[in-house]
Amino acid sequence: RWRDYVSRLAWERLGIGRGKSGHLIPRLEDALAKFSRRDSAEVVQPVRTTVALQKHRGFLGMMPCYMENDGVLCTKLVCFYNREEGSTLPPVQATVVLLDPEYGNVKAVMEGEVITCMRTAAVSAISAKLLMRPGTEVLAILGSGQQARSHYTVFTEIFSFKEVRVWSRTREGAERFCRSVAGPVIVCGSAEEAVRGADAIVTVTGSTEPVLCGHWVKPGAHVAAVGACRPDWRELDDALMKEAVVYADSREGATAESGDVILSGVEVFAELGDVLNGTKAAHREKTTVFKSLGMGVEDAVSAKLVFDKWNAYTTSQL
Ligand SMILES: NC(=O)C1=CN([C@@H]2O[C@H](COP(=O)(O)OP(=O)(O)OC[C@H]3O[C@@H](n4cnc5c(N)ncnc54)[C@H](O)[C@@H]3O)[C@@H](O)[C@H]2O)C=CC1
Ligand SMILES: O=C([O-])C1=[NH+]CCC1
Repeated sequence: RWRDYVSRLAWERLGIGRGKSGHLIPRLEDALAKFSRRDSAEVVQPVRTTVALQKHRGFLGMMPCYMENDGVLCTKLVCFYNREEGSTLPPVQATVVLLDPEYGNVKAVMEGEVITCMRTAAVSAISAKLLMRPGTEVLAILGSGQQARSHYTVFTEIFSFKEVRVWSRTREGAERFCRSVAGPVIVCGSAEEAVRGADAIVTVTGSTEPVLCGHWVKPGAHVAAVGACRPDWRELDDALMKEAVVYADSREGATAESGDVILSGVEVFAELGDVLNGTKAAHREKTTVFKSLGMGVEDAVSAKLVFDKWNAYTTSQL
């Protein structure tokens, strides 16, 4: 529990993740841009190695990253599961290890679930900043777990939606979600009802089959697709993948790990970092999909931020 306490204290009391005033989004924008320049002095980050935990319907992902110019060496160990409905076991457990790149010693071991939730939501928000049409009013969230909550928090801090809708497999799940967030949400009885007419859609489910169909999606909407991080798992159907301009965090990651990309046979048009670097266009006028897989560099800059804030906080208390 102390790890959890330290991590939440850092995030909440130090204002790390707080939308407009927080430091997280600018750090992640900088990291995504550096990653897409493929300069090994800026970022070295292989595609995540995964080990199947077949007996437990899960995977261990190992996510190292080295940022030479910034002096950051980090790795995350993340276990994620395709749990049975009703399971009370955690869906994702993560630990982030920050090392000294010169000596190789461990500087900090951090609870990684809050980092994973907040950095993933912040990167989805960056995709929406870049790709969502201006004047968007309706956000739909499919899924009601911990990523749904972090996405609700970050998206409602950064954007001004008139309406936020949620759909979950069970009504209880959606109602629990409503009680856990600080703001209004409309519970929808089906995924279709939630997304019809929505300007922005976030898919944060543990599904391995499509939950979002292209013909429900308003032309020009932006979709941040966060689940389905295995080559045979889906959240989006072929119609949507073929209709949309597809962006990813990492082209190699999407090509190796995303069932939505691999099984639909579509090309990734650009990485978010390419758009941030100005080397690829942001097609706001079209339907866009951001396929998020999660990257070690996102964990590395988030962990460095937590570490620096925590050091400054504890020093100020002496
Ligand atoms: N792209 C990224 O960087 C990251 C992606 N993820 C992925 O995001 C997804 C959500 O993660 P969490 O919120 O932590 O999990 P969670 O277990 O807290 O929430 C999952 C939600 O999906 C729903 N769900 C599960 N199976 C479903 C199905 N067959 N159809 C419809 N809904 C279904 C559950 O009812 C729940 O509302 C997972 O797939 C996870 O692996 C997680 C962390 C980072
Ligand atoms: O980036 C990440 O931490 C994860 N992506 C899929 C499950 C966990």
